[in-house]
Amino acid sequence: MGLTSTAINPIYVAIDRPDLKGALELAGVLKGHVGGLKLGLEFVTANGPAGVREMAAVGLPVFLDLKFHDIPNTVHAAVKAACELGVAIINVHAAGGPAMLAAARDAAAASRTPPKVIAVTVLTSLNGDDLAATGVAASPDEHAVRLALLAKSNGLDGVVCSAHELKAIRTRCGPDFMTIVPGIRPANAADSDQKRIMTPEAAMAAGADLLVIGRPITAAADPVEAARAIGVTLKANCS
Ligand SMILES: O=c1ccn([C@@H]2O[C@H](COP(=O)(O)O)[C@@H](O)[C@H]2O)c(=O)[nH]1
Repeated sequence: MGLTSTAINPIYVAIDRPDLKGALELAGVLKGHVGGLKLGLEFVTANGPAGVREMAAVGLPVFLDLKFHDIPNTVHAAVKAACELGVAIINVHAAGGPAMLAAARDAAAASRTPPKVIAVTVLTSLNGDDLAATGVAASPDEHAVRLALLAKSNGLDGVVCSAHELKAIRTRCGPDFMTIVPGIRPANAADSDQKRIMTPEAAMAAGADLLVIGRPITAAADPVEAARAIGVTLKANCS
């Protein structure tokens, strides 16, 4: 399924759990309150390609967040396989470099129904000190913009970034470059392991195309009510 429902609702709920039955039930009850499903390492490692296909059959667009980061030949083959799963969006790490990004782009372009290919810039769980610990002297903002430009120049469709870099990335990469934003925390929600966070309404006002929201919805006592409340706040602030 393509991305059409995101025009109505930008929320992609991160279904980070290993049990397929529970994931399907959660996706089913959230269907009217979110624009898409985001499946990542935890779900896919436990349930494999068959699990992804079952989740896609729920009828919402799926963002397959596996963040491929390997040599170009391996990433080309992984993207080719991912494109057979009926997902709308896949991603790779921009830090994999130009040849790896081009390999991902080419593999997707050759598929029957190409998904959007998105590059992860700087994980939202990292701050400047964490980046420095990996040998990157630039700030998260500078580094994310640099990686976004690398992704754009290699033909990718957009980036995953924190809301704090949205304006700079929009300015440098243009209005059609897709931005997908995790690290979303409604007021009073726990940061948990996220370090570059923003509220849903502030992230949309800063120019996000899609919001990835996990625990603030899935760990809530009433996930449907949590998703509904975020949607109401977005409508009130962003229309
Ligand atoms: O930089 C990134 C890239 C991906 N993620 C993923 O988004 C969700 C966020 O979940 P929360 O529970 O809302 O924190 C999670 O699946 C991550 O793998 C990210 O957080 N940051």
